Amino acid sequence: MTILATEGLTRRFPRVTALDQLTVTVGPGVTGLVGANGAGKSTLIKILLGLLEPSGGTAQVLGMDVTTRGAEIRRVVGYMPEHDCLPPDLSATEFTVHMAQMSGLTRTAARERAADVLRHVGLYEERYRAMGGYSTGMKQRVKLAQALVHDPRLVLLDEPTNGLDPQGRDEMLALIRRIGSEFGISVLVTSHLLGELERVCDHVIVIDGGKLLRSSAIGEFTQSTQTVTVEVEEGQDALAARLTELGETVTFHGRMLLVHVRAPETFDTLRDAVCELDLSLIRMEQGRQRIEDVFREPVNV
Ligand SMILES: Nc1ncnc2c1ncn2[C@@H]1O[C@H](COP(=O)(O)OP(=O)(O)OP(=O)(O)O)[C@@H](O)[C@H]1O
Repeated sequence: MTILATEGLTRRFPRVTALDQLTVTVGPGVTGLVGANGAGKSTLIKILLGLLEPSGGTAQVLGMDVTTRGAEIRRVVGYMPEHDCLPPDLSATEFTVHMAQMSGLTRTAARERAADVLRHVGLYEERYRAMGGYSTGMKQRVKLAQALVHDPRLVLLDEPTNGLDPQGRDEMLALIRRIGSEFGISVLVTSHLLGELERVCDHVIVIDGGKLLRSSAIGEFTQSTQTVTVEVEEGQDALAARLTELGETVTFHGRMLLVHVRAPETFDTLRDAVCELDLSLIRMEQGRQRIEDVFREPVNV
């Protein structure tokens, strides 16, 4: 099942092309949208909500075209904006009830639903206090609650961990995972902190300068970047040359060599090459590279 799909999606602003021929497909579950500041994440979200017109290409959300069915999309999609947008004089309850009513719920249904959803995001007694006095973590929870209050099929979360301390970030990530797994709502979550999405996403899309860099299931991400880090006291150039001769793929990372594990035999080849060249081995460590390595340009030997 396709949750959302774009084809050659482009958005130009006078000075910059924020999205450049972006073609992606997102299925159910939790999908991370990763990119540095200015990569085009918020622009994509606004287009998906039908709030911003594309300059070219197409986009569909739950089978609906964003340019013609924006209002229908917003009825079944929740949106957590990046920036602080909460009225300081209202309490979380008043605000969430209001948002629920705006989505078409009756006052009674809106009250019940707001109470449920605020409890789910971890706001209890404080939900009756004015939001102006809330911490960033509490504000982020209210923003998440209002995105969920009308029982959407999909939520778009723009930088939900922004401004949170490590504990707050962990709690928010756990909540996002629960939205996907327990409530069965599909999630598209953006972040510029690449590593954190590894923990909660089923699928990750990486964009840079509005262009697609990569789109893969999280498993493929880590598997295909599997490497062994090798550090020797001296002779790394000779070792790299020998391994390349033997058919291995080697890149330099500072003083260390990163050797791609193409097959289990790679470990034997490595051990034999170190012995053959009589090198002192400091470290030989198998590691899964992280998502951020997608952004690193390897230096080929
Ligand atoms: N309304 C606008 N007018 C002009 N340029 C814009 C507008 N909105 C976004 N841009 C530009 O488009 C590019 C992409 O911005 P966007 O906000 O989508 O990036 P982002 O990945 O969400 O980054 P951030 O996390 O910093 O918001 C940036 O260069 C930004 O300056």
